[in-house]
Amino acid sequence: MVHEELRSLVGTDVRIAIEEAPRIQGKPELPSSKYFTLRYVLAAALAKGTSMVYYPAQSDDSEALFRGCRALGAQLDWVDAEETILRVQGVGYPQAADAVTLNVGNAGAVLRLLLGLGAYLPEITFITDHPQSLGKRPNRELLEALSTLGATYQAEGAEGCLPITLRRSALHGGKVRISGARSSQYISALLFLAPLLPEGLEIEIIDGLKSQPFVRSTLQVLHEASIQFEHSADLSHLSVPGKQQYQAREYILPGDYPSAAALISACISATDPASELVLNRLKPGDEIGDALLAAYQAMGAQLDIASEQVTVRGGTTLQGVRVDGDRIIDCIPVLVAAACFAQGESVFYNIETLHYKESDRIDDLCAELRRVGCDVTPQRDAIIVRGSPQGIEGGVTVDGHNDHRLLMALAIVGMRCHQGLALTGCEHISKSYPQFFAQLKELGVPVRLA
Ligand SMILES: O=C(O)C1=C[C@@H](OP(=O)(O)O)[C@@H](O)[C@H](O)C1
Ligand SMILES: C=C(OP(=O)(O)O)C(=O)O
Repeated sequence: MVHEELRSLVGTDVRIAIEEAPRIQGKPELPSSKYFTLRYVLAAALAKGTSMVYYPAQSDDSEALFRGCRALGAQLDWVDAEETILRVQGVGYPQAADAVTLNVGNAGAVLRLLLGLGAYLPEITFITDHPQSLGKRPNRELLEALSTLGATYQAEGAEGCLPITLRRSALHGGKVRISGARSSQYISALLFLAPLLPEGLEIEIIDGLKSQPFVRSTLQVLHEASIQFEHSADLSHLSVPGKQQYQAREYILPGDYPSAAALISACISATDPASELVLNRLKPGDEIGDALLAAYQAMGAQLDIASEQVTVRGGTTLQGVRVDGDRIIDCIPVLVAAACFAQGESVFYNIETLHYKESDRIDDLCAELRRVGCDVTPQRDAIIVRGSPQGIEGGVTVDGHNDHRLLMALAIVGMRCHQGLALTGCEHISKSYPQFFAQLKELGVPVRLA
């Protein structure tokens, strides 16, 4: 059954009520990978010639990237009415006759990737219609790196916040040093720009590199687009020769692991042993995917992993875990949600970068979870959870803080609240997983607009 009223949550302050749900069952269709949709479509937009992208993710972040690719001069159109195949006529090199303005929505990765490439345009101004979220996120280190390469910029405040205007001025390649401590997206942005610069780029990363799998995903996509590069084993030095051309090709999107994580956490938190979800299109050998499934197995989750299919069963008591969260940074909120119902203590550490996401995913998430009655302690770079396998009382209203991942985590907690839970700001789910609440309902969770 399709639950239309939950499928497209438009407006401001959309409220949803969730009731206690002992069982969740079904074979939901997963969204396509956000990380690879952004990278494949961008590589296609930069190639000279026509690329086909099969099953790109349909979300606000994808729309923001499509707008950005058009601003760089690419043409994008859907081949089919269902919008599953995207034809991309690439530009070779970003080009625009006049100054352009681009609304990047709430998409951090889109903003950072296009800040790099935008430096190639004569003038571009980045704006957001999410000033409370993306508008507060820092871009300073990337802007400083671009200015050492000859770009000039104007940004809001000392941390380089939106709106940002970039001018190409005397852009050149060469050597650049950048901190990797706050976001890997800065490094991915330089990597996408590097092959287009006549001199190429030698990137030195200082202060350690967080979220490394994302830089490896960027390198994988550059390789698929026939870009040459070299790097040290620890990714602290990367070298990309200049005057290279992205090659047009076909790209096929796999399923999205962070979205799968939300469904896995929901299923393993359900108390009825008949709870079962079958998830497809989960590519094995994915660094984030493998680390994520290992974290669930360490909690005692019942998972059958067979090629691209993962079958999850609920109804067992989970165990507290210690998880290094850096490699699976976007999945931490829903892992924390599941840990709220595990036996004993869980510690999610090495997650300091969660402070710089759509919300402060350490302090804001813990504040909302405490309001519901969960026993969680926020630290500078960790979250400590003491689980309640018997569930919690709930019966309160909590807010998603403009953050899709907080909404998913709070919805899972709602399923274990004896008095249910009301969520506010649910329209923000459309950033990555617009159909999330409709799918929960289809899988048997009592979800309704409130
Ligand atoms: O490169 C990417 O596609 C992303 C990198 C990560 O950000 P950080 O590198 O800032 O941790 C992640 O949180 C984000 O959702 C997507
Ligand atoms: C942090 C996220 O996205 P971004 O940084 O691209 O806004 C996310 O999707 O969880």
